[in-house]
Amino acid sequence: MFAFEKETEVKDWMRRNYLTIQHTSIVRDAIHLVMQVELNELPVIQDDKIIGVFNLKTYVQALQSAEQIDQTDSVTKWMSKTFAYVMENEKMMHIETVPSYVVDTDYTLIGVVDQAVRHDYHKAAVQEIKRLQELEHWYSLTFDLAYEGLVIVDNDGIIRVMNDAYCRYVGLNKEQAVGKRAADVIENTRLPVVLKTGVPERSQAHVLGGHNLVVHRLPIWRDKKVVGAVGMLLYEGVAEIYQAVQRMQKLEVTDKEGLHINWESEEERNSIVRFDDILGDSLIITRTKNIAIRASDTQATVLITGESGVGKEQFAKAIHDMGIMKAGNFVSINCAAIPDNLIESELFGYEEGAFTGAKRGGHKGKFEMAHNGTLFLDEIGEMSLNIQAKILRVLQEREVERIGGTEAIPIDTRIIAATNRNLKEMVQAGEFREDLYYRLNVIPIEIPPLRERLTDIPLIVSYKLKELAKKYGKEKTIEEQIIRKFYNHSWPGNVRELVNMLERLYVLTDEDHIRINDLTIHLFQEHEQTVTPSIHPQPVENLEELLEMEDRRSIIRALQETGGNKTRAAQLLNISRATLYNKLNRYKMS
Ligand SMILES: Nc1ncnc2c1ncn2[C@@H]1O[C@H](COP(=O)(O)OP(=O)(O)OP(=O)(O)O)[C@@H](O)[C@H]1O
Repeated sequence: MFAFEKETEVKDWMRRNYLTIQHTSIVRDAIHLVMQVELNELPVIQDDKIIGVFNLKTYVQALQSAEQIDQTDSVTKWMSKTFAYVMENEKMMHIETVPSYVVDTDYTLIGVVDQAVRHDYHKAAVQEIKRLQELEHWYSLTFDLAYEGLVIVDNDGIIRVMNDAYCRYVGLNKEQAVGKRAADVIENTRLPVVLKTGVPERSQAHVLGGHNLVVHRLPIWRDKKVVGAVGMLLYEGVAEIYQAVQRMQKLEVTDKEGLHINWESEEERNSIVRFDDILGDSLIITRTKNIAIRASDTQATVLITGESGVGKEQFAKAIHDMGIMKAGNFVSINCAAIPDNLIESELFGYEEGAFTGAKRGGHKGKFEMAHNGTLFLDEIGEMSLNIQAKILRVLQEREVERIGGTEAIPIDTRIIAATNRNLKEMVQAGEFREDLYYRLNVIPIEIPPLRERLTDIPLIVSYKLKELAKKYGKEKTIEEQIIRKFYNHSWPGNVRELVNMLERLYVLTDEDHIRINDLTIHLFQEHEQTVTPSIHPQPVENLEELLEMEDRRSIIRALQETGGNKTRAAQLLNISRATLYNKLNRYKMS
C-alpha cells in the first residue's frame, strides 16, 4: 500500500517521451505530425514552456468556416490557449482531464498524462485495492486467532480494531464497537491514559464483563508521537496464570537437570539482578543482553565498556547472578576510589603483621573472597601500571599471594572488568598494559549510551514509575509530552540520569499527574543552568575558569545534599565516582 501511495504523484506516472511542436513552426508541419502519429493534439512549445495546443479537430472545424486558410500560417495562429495542465507533484487520483500537460515549478513542460497513462494508473489502483482487501482478511484472521483479546484505538481513543474475543467481553459485535470511543465501550479502560502518557502498562489486572483479566496496554509510537494504543488480553483469571507459572517451573527443573527451584528470600530476590531487570527492548540493548547471557554460561573474562551510567555494574551483576559462577560471591572493587597504596591489600589481602596497622589474623583480599564466584573490577582504566602488572600475574597463574605471606593461594574466579575509558587508546598511549588488555578483553561487551536507544525510554519510565509507586506508596502518572521531551534530550548521564530525574520529578511534584511544566521547572532548567554557565553574569577571566567555578559549585551542592556521601554525590552529578575523586583532587577539595 505504502509503495503505491508514494508513487501516486503525477511525475511518477506521466509519459516523458511525447511529441511537441515549436512555436516557430507552420500549420502544415503540425498537421503532418498529428496525422503521422494519429494524435488529436500537439503541445506548442516556446522556450521549453507550453504556450498552447494545436488541436486537429478544432483546426478542421475552422477550415470549414474560414474563407481562406494558408498552411504556411504560424502554428500559433491556430493553436488554442486553453489546455489542461498539472504540477508534477499533484496526485494522480486528482487528474480528471486527459491529456493533461505536466509542468515543473518553472512551468517547463516535462510530461503528459494521456488516456493510456490514466488507464495504467487505474489498473494498478484496482490491483492494489484487491491486495489490501486480501491483506485485511489475513490480518483479521490473525487478530481473531492469535490473540485472546485485542483492541486497537487511534490517538483520539476511537476503536479501530477489536477482535472476536474482545467483542465477547464487551458484549458487542465488531460493527457496533469499531468507530466508537473506547471509553464508551470498555469499562474501566485505561487506554486513554496510555494515549496521554505514552507509557506502556504491562501485565495489569483489569476487570471486564465480570472477568478478571491480565492485560498489556501498549502505546503505538510513530515519528516521536503516540498515534494510538493496543490493549491485549494475556490471561483470564488466576488459574491461567497459575498454570503458566507451573509450566515455567517444570521447564526450569528440566533445564537445570533436576535441580529444585530455588525460591530466594525477598531480600535475596531484590539484590539479585536478572537479565530481565536490565530494562530495554531496543534491538541494540537486546543484542548486548544476548552476548551477556552467553557470557554468563562460561567462566571467560568479560570486559564491559560504556559511558558512565549505562548499566555496566548491572550487567556485571546479572552475568554473575544468572551465570555458572553464581554459587560464589560477587565481589566488587572500584579501582578508582581506592588509593594505590591500599588497593594492593584490598585485592590480594595481607597476613598478620605485614605492615603497621595490619589487622590481627590478616585479611582476605577481594580475589580470595571471589573464589568460585565473580570479581568485578570497576573503573579498571584508572588502575596504576604497577597494580596492572600484579593483576596480570594473578590472572596468568591463577593464584594470589597475600602481602607479607609466602603461600600461594589458588584462585578460581571469573573476572569482569569495566571501564568508561577507551582502553585500546590507553594501550597505545602506554597507560594500560597491552598484555592485560588482551587477557581482559576475552568477551567484550559494549553497552550503548541511552541516546542511541531512545526507544527504551518508555519501558524504563514505566518500570521505574511502578517501583517509585511502591517506594513512596503513591501512584503517579506522567504526561506524554515528558516522554517526548525525554526523546529529545541527549542523556549524558545515561540511564542513571533518567532514573534520578524520574525520582526527583516524583518527589518534587505534588499532583498525581506529572506534567511537562514540572519537568522544566524542576529538572531540565536546573540541569541546563549547570551546563550553560554563560547565563551567569559573574566577572570571570575566561571560559575555563567559569566552567571550573560552576563545577566546584555543583560538587559542593551535591556533597551538601548527600551529607558528604561521595558515591551518592557522584550519582546526583551524573558522573562516575572516579571522575568525582579526580575532580576533588584537581580542585584540592577535601
Ligand atoms: N537498562 C537498565 N535498566 C534499569 N536500570 C538501569 C539500566 N541501566 C542502568 N540502570 C540503573 O542506572 C544506574 C547506573 O547503573 P550502573 O551503576 O550499572 O552504571 P555504570 O555504567 O556502572 O556507571 P558508572 O560507570 O558511573 O559506574 C543504576 O541505578 C542502575 O540500576
